[in-house]
Amino acid sequence: MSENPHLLPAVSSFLSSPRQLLIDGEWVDAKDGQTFATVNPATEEVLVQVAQASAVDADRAVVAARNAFETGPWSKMTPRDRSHLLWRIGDMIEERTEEFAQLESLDNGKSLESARGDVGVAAELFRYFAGWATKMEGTTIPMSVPGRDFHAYTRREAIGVVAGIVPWNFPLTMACFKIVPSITAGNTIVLKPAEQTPLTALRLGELLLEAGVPAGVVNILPGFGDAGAALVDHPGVDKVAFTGSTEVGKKIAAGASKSLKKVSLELGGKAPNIIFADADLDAAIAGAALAGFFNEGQCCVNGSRLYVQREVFDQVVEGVAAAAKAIKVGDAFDPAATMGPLVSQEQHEKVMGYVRGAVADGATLAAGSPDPAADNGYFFAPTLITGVTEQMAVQTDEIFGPVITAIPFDTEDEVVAAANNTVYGLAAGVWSRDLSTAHRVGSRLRAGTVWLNTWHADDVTLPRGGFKQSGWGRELGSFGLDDYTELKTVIAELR
Ligand SMILES: NC(=O)C1=CN([C@@H]2O[C@H](COP(=O)(O)OP(=O)(O)OC[C@H]3O[C@@H](n4cnc5c(N)ncnc54)[C@H](OP(=O)(O)O)[C@@H]3O)[C@@H](O)[C@H]2O)C=CC1
Ligand SMILES: CCCCCC/C=C/C(=O)O
Repeated sequence: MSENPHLLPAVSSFLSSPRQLLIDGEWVDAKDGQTFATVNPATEEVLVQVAQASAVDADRAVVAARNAFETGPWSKMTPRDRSHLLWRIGDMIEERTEEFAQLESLDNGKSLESARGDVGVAAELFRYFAGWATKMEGTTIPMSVPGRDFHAYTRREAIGVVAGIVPWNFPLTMACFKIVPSITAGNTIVLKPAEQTPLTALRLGELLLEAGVPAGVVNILPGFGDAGAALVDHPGVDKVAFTGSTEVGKKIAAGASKSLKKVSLELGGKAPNIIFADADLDAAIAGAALAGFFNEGQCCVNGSRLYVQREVFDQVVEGVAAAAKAIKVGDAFDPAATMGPLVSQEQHEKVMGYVRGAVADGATLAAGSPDPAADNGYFFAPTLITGVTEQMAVQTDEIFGPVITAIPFDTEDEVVAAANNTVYGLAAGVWSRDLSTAHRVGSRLRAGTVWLNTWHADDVTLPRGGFKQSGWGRELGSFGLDDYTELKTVIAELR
């Protein structure tokens, strides 16, 4: 790897030796000795070799997680002690913000500023759920059986062993989306990070051991889809929590259904972003650029389908195109750069393919280019496309790159129908100064999150998830914790 003078000693040290799997509190090689290279998408250089888990390692990890759940100290730890531990981990992450951010930027390509934001979310997740550890309450429920007396109540209990399978777009944050609610509720977990971005999850594993999380409670298995599939099939796993493509989500649902495992799925999106003519256009233009280009466009809730009322269409297109052209694409360690590369060569080719296809079909690029934005690294310029039809692949498919399509509309009914005309239902947005319009249209949009006069405003307190083929269940907030527990009803007869 070429010299990077900005790297913290802790990051250089982490990258100086091959990384291993975390199983039962120990760092171990894959049973078959396989490794894979994780690559810096800005330079295409290998960062470090990482142990590659197979089905055998998945089995070792599930056995460890099962033992930790059945016999280990985790399920017996008082909620208060668990809460204190979770809070402490949040602090430890925050203290190492720069270290985690550098590792994330190197592995994923995202800007350091963006990566620092992700680390902040990770720390806050531990603190937010630390509060819930002592508040997993049940209810007492009156029973009506003539002549007999009962005391009935409910308890929230852990499900058991969770398999968390996560993608590469928010590697640390997504790892924490699965780990934190799992262990808050008293479960144990085997986490499979995406093969493109295993590093911050592995560094988190070190921190969890240092903080005192008992052996086997959190196991981390870098590897490919086969390791994920082995976890889904494993009889020792009680719940699968997945974030990724709708295509793989369907495979996971099918695999898990063989043994009726609990499943939560946070899948793809193609969010419509609707700007009415009466909107605050400066805010709407800035919001549309953020909606489409945040995280290099590699975000499931990004507003990739822009609908603009016809009388302001040209003005908005001009504004979003100018915002796209003002973004400086470059290495995360270049202080002038505000957008990094795409995560991988595969993703780069996929995104370019969609843009080239749209141009070949007669669409126009108001900003951007169908070609790579640099000779080296997976850079791609933020792109705004007009002259698109609802049938074009660029309009129907989740692209996962900095690509926005813009289409004009005339009436509310027309735009609501177009916005809902998708298999996805993760997010949507409306811009209007008339709050009645904003709320009314928002209520007609079939999506798990609707932003009104904003985009990407978020908090760990808020449930996230999808309608339609965007998923099952909700993450974060109290709803997110429910998905990691079983509800038990207890009925006692009073004699
Ligand atoms: N909703 C979202 O947040 C995301 C959506 N996507 C969408 O998916 C497209 C493809 O990205 P990709 O990385 O391939 O996404 P995937 O859905 O393939 O990957 C997500 C995770 O699932 C794992 N996985 C893959 N196949 C299986 C399987 N059969 N059983 C269990 N786990 C499996 C992956 O492992 P590995 O990749 O390491 O082999 C990874 O850890 C993107 O272009 C984008 O459109 C991608 C990422 C996030
Ligand atoms: C509470 C803030 C969450 C930010 C994480 C963004 C995740 C996006 C995605 O699921 O693609």
